[in-house]
Amino acid sequence: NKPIRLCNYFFVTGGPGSGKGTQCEKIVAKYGYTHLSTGDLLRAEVTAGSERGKKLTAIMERGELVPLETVLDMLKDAMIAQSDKAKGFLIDGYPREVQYCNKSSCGPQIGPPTLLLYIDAAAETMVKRLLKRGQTSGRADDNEETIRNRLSTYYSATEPVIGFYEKRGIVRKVMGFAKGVSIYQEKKAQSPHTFHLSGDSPTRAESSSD
Ligand SMILES: Nc1nc2c(ncn2[C@@H]2O[C@H](COP(=O)(O)OP(=O)(O)OP(=O)(O)O)[C@@H](O)[C@H]2O)c(=O)[nH]1
Ligand SMILES: Nc1ccn([C@@H]2O[C@H](COP(=O)(O)OP(=O)(O)O)[C@@H](O)[C@H]2O)c(=O)n1
Ligand SMILES: [Mg+2]
Repeated sequence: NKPIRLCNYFFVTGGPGSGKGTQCEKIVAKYGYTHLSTGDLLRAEVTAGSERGKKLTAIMERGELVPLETVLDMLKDAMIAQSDKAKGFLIDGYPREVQYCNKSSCGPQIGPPTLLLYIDAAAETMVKRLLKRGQTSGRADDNEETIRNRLSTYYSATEPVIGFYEKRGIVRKVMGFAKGVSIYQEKKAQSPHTFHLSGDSPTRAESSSD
């Protein structure tokens, strides 16, 4: 069993359609970190058509959470496969439940993150984006009913994760606008937990035409 080389890794959280994948792409372009989306890993398993994939399909189409062991297995394999060349990892969409966070570890197999990056967006913005994405994404969960369930799962199960890491001082809010600033630099005039990456517009205050 090859050990995972120690490096920076960041959890990336936010509601469905908040822009986790979009912001991760910007961070990859700027910092060269390796992006692992747990949702994408699960969808790859579904596409592969394995027995495990078939069970996942039903859960994901309901907008519920798949068992933690499944996610961790896939995540661990993906991290090991890339650990030689990765400068750091962006783990997008994990963890989803506060019960798996504790003082020293988050999940039984991977340690606490360097930082938790939190992508904030209003529910109505997320719904609008996902309905639009659903016109072309082919994602079985980009439909109105599942989006509603994903939002409710997010607010009840996942949002408390932010509070957990906030108490430990490692939450950084990512705003998808303004010109790029270093991931570690925070302007004095801004909230100490906010940093900016280049992007198009504020996720909170987007215009209604957006
Ligand atoms: N207008 C606008 N659209 C955005 C922004 N960020 C993301 N989007 C769009 O919103 C949709 C969702 O973005 P993703 O990056 O896939 O969001 P996600 O959080 O990874 O979503 P899930 O995979 O469902 O968790 C996509 O269609 C993006 O193109 C933004 O800053 N502004
Ligand atoms: N760590 C994870 C990631 C995704 N998932 C499942 O995969 C679906 C899609 O995840 P995603 O991160 O791509 O998308 P969002 O639901 O965040 O928009 C979720 O609704 C869950 O069913 C999970 O259970 N656990
Ligand atoms: Mg995504």
